[in-house]
Amino acid sequence: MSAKPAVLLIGGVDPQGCAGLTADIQTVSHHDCHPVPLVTALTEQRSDGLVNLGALSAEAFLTQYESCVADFDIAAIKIGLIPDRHIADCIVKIVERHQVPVILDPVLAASSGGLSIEPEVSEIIRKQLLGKITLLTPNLPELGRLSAEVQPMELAAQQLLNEGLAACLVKGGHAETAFATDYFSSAQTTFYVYQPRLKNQVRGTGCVLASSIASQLALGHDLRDAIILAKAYLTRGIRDANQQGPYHLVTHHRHPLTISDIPRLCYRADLIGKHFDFPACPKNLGVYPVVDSADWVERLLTIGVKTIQLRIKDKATAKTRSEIFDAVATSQQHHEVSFFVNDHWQMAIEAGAYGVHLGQEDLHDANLLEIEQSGLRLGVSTHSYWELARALALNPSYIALGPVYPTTSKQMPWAPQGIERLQQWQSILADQYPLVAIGGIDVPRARILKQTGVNSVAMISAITQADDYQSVTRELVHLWADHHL
Ligand SMILES: Cc1ncc(COP(=O)(O)OP(=O)(O)O)c(N)n1
Ligand SMILES: Cc1nc(C(=O)O)sc1CCOP(=O)(O)O
Ligand SMILES: [Mg+2]
Repeated sequence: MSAKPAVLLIGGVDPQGCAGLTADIQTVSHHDCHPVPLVTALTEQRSDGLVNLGALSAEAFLTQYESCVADFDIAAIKIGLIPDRHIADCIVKIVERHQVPVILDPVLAASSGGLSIEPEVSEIIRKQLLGKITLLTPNLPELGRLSAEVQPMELAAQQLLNEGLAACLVKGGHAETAFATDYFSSAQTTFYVYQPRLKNQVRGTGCVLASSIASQLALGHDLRDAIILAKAYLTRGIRDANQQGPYHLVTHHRHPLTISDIPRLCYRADLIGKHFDFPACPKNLGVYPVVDSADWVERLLTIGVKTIQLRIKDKATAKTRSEIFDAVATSQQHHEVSFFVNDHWQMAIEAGAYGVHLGQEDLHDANLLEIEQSGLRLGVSTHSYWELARALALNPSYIALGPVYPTTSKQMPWAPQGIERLQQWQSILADQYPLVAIGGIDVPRARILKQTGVNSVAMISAITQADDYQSVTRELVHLWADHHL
């Protein structure tokens, strides 16, 4: 068995074992990482408040740190309670020594109140630490402290980015809505992640979220996926919260991801919680050729294909338009055909297509409300957990995962997903969304994928580059015949 990645947990001890390092250690352990705790403070706190921060001396802290790293390679760092400026200075030096992801959950304004951290700590965080970390996870009051109370939170986060912060996840924004919403901002992107607000007041949730993100990064996930996975972990933990003394505590678990745990992701505040309602399509879409001309559509429908997509790239607008109209007309001459148009959603609406297929970038440009109102089905591509969170927010007609195998038909930044990931998507989507596999699928691979129970296999080259496309298509259609319900 390979060694578990070690996560350095810098934070305070809660003598009641609920928040701080105890929550961090439990979280990291449940992610199959090794927790390496580095104590900043031995706090005195009870249900009626915090009476003493109990900061360690800088000397004791640094001696402890040397032991922490003596025998472990640190894969990620999570920082919680920084009790005073001396510990803050030490943490700056520690962070400089490690070229690993660093998550800072700034304990500046506890939701329970009663905590008073000297203002110099905020200053050191702002001036010396923010530019060195991977992600800051403040709540709204903490964001206020760090940004000199700039409003709204989107601007406050942007100000911290302007000052050198790489990325910020503001927790609990839009508290007035029915949805618990976090706001992510980095130089590359901004988005909201939201979930129905759970009623439980649960202790230590900030620690669990930040430690979970650190663990996911230590395991090799990219930041956006780490956030989605950590949010899902926390949601499950809050929903199943257990009562200990006067508190509700997060329940830690290793259960597989479920669709309700995954937060939804959107790029616009006015779409938080919006319920889309795209019509259903057949659950088992079966063999799903993706072709680049109306002629191909005609050829393949004649052979018995029932699901097909017209994917035109780099043709003049007028030509694209006439191809789409021709293909729609052809599809309507055949019985029970699901004909999707890739990218060109406006022309798809005008031509009266059955549906559109949009990738994540396409979703940015598309008017989703217009597509929904037009009654077209919507298929959405996914390649990662955060893209799945985005797709689920749209409640689409089907979800595609790719590239399952290496493909030569399109250059993409994604490594092949493999069958295990496909099976994970299937168990997450369960019966709620048809799942389409795409990328490098030929006849032998389609045969293998059929065993997984996936609802559909989409392909370009296996058909359009085949020496004998008719026999390949017939074989595929025959192979999946009993799937087409
Ligand atoms: C069934 C199916 N799945 C995925 C894709 C890819 O769509 P997208 O991400 O929009 O990329 P382009 O096809 O536009 O290059 C697809 N077309 N069909
Ligand atoms: C267009 C496309 N989208 C993919 C995705 O993963 O989203 S893979 C892909 C190309 C599929 O072609 P082939 O069957 O020749 O591998
Ligand atoms: Mg596209």
